[in-house]
Amino acid sequence: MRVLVAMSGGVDSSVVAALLSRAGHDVIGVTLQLYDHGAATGRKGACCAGQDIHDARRVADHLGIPHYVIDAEARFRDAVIADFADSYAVGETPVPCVRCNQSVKFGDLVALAADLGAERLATGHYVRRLDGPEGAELHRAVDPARDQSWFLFATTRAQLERSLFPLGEMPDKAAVRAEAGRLGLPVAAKPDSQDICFVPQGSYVDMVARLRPEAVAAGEIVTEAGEVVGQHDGVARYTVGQAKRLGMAAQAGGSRRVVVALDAARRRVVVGAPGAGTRLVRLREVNWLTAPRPLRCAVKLRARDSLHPAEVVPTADGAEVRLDAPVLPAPGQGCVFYTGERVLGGGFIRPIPASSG
Ligand SMILES: Nc1ncnc2c1ncn2[C@@H]1O[C@H](COP(=O)(O)OP(=O)(O)OP(=O)(O)O)[C@@H](O)[C@H]1O
Repeated sequence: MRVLVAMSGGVDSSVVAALLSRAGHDVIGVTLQLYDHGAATGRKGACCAGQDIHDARRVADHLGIPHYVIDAEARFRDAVIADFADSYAVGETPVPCVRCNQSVKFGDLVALAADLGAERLATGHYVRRLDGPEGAELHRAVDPARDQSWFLFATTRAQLERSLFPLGEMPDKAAVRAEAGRLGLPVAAKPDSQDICFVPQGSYVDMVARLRPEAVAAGEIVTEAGEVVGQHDGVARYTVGQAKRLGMAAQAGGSRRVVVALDAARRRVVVGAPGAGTRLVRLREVNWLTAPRPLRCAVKLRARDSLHPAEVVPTADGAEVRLDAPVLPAPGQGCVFYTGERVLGGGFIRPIPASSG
C-alpha cells in the first residue's frame, strides 16, 4: 500500500520509513518545516530545523523514496506557538506537543496523505493502533518508558483509522537504534530531540515574553485568603501544583506551600497548603476514542503523572471528571482517560476559578 511517512530527520521516523519501505510498501516521505531557531532567537547559524530537513532528505535518498518538504511555519506559528504563549498569558500551562499533533501532524498530514493517494500516514510516535470492535483503538506503546499515548489523546477516530505507528511494538529505544544501524541509516547515532522542539535551550519564558509580555510582568504571591506573602516576576513562570521555587516569603514560617491557582487578570500567583486539591475537574475540547458515555477509568492529568481512579461523565461542552481522591491539576494540561493499555479519550483541563480575596 502507499504510505506517507512523517519524517522529522530523527532516528525514530527514519526507522519507520526504512521498515515500511523494506516491507515493500510504496513509501513517500514528508518533512514539515515548522520553525527556524535562527529566526526565533535572532542568532545567525542556529537553524537546527534546517539540519533536520537535510537529515530527512539524506535518509530518503538512502532508501530511494520520494521526499517532500512542506513549509508549515505560518501554520505552526498560529496553531502551536501562539497558542502556547496565549495559554500562559491566561494563567494556564499549555502542552504544545498535543496542539502540534492535533493540528499540523494529524490534521494536516492525514489530509495530505489522502491527497497523495496514500492509505496511511505513518509516524515515529511510540503508541499502538489496534483494531477493535469499534474500529481503530489507541493503546500505549510496549515500552512504558517511551509511551507517547498521552500526547495523542486529541487524535480523532477518523485520523487514527488512517494512521500507522510501527514503533509502538518495539521493546525499547535501544532496539530502534540497533535497527537504524542494521539498516545503515545515516542518522543512526543522532541524539534524541529535546522536549519542546521550538524552544531553544529550554528558555520557554523568553519566548513567551516576546509574544505576550504581560505573562512575565511582576505581581504578587497571595494566599487563598488574599494575604500577600511574596512577589513574583510573571505568572508564566508558575504552574498549578508547583511547590518549589516559590521564594522564602511564600513559605509561611518554614511550612511548605503549593501553587493552587494562577489569576492572570490580577497577575497573582495563589498559594495554598500542601494537600490542597479538588475531586471535580472540568474538561473542554474532549476527544472521544470510544462512544461517549459515563466511564469508570483511570486518568492521567499531566504527561508524567500517575493514574488516578475516576469517573468521567460527558457534558454538553466537554466532560466532568469525578476523582476518587483530590488532585491539583494545572489548567491547560491534558486529562487522558485510560482503561488498561487503551486510551478512551481526553480533553483539556479548564481553569478552576481563583478564590483569593
Ligand atoms: N518536522 C517534522 N516533519 C514531519 N514529521 C515530523 C516532524 N517532527 C516530528 N514528526 C513526526 O512526529 C513523530 C513524533 O515526533 P517527536 O518530536 O516526538 O519525535 P522524536 O521522538 O524526536 O522522533 P524522531 O526520532 O523521528 O525525531 C516523529 O517520529 C515524526 O514521525
